[in-house]
Amino acid sequence: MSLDEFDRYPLLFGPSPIHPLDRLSRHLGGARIWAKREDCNSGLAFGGNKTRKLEYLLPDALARGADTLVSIGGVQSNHTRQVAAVAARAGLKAVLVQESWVDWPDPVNDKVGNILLSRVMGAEVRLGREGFGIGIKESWQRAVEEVRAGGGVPYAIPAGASDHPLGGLGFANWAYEVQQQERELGIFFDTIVVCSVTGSTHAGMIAGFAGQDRPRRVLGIDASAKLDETRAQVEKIARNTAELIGLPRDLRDDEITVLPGWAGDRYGIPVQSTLDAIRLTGELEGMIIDPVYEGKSMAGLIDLVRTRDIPADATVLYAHLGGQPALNAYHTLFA
Ligand SMILES: Cc1ncc(COP(=O)(O)O)c(CNC2(C(=O)O)CC2)c1O
Repeated sequence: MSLDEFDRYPLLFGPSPIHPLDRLSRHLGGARIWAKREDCNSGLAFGGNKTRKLEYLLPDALARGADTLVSIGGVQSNHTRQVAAVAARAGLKAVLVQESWVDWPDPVNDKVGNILLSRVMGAEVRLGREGFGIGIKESWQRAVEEVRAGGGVPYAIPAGASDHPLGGLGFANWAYEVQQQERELGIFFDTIVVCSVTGSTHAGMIAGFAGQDRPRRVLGIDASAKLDETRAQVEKIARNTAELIGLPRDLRDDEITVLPGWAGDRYGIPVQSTLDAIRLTGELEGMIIDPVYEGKSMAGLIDLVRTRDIPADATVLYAHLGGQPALNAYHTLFA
């Protein structure tokens, strides 16, 4: 099937905006940097990258007669907040397993930000003690079975909506949206920079861009601090998605790049480069990024531009995937 043949439930305002980051570009003195704003992509609870992915999972859930979306994340998961919003929009229930993925000593951590929003939207939020991992979790499988045992019809959405047959379609579509916006702008982004954790954002981009004429560098910046697991999942989803949308060739290994260096030692714990990137982006562009994901991918972009790993004549598109609500749980960092 081609991408256009898959059912998509519109959850976005339309194409997410692309705009230049001129002050940041001038400050770094190298490549021209632009941003594509998934944090401004939808009216559903501040949107984000998962809303785009759920455009392809929701039709499948509805076709299967589901009445409850069941998903999983950390306490400050942006993903589960977006599942809650999509469930509300579609008239479904949401059961969200929120595990202890981040050892962050903040008494408001499970009271503010994303988990607050999920509660406001009526989701059933189940706090769990299990630690971080991007794989299939037993707590999530148990929640799916409990919904079924209670007479519900669950639709199981894994962490980040990633390890799911349709998980890469949202950002394969994003790649074609970028191509259309390039035509309108009269520009070509030879380099894409994106944060990678559960992997289907980056993987979908790889599969989508691979079907286009002009080659690009799609650089994933690891924020999981479990690089091998994230890279393996990006590769698996990218290859599955490429096959699903009928890419007439295999992906090359050099099309799958997940870079370490800015994740720190533990998922969800910002390091100095994260904080520096958050402050620089805020002070120069008034653009807000978060300490778990985009602060780490922006830190990577900044270093890659400064060291000229991204050449001075490059035109870079930075994928801003959302995440700002979680800042409230990290307020002590900016006191
Ligand atoms: C703001 C933001 N930016 C980047 C990412 C990484 O995306 P992938 O998981 O598709 O690699 C997330 C994910 N978040 C997860 C969550 O539970 O919120 C899936 C981990 C994100 O929320």
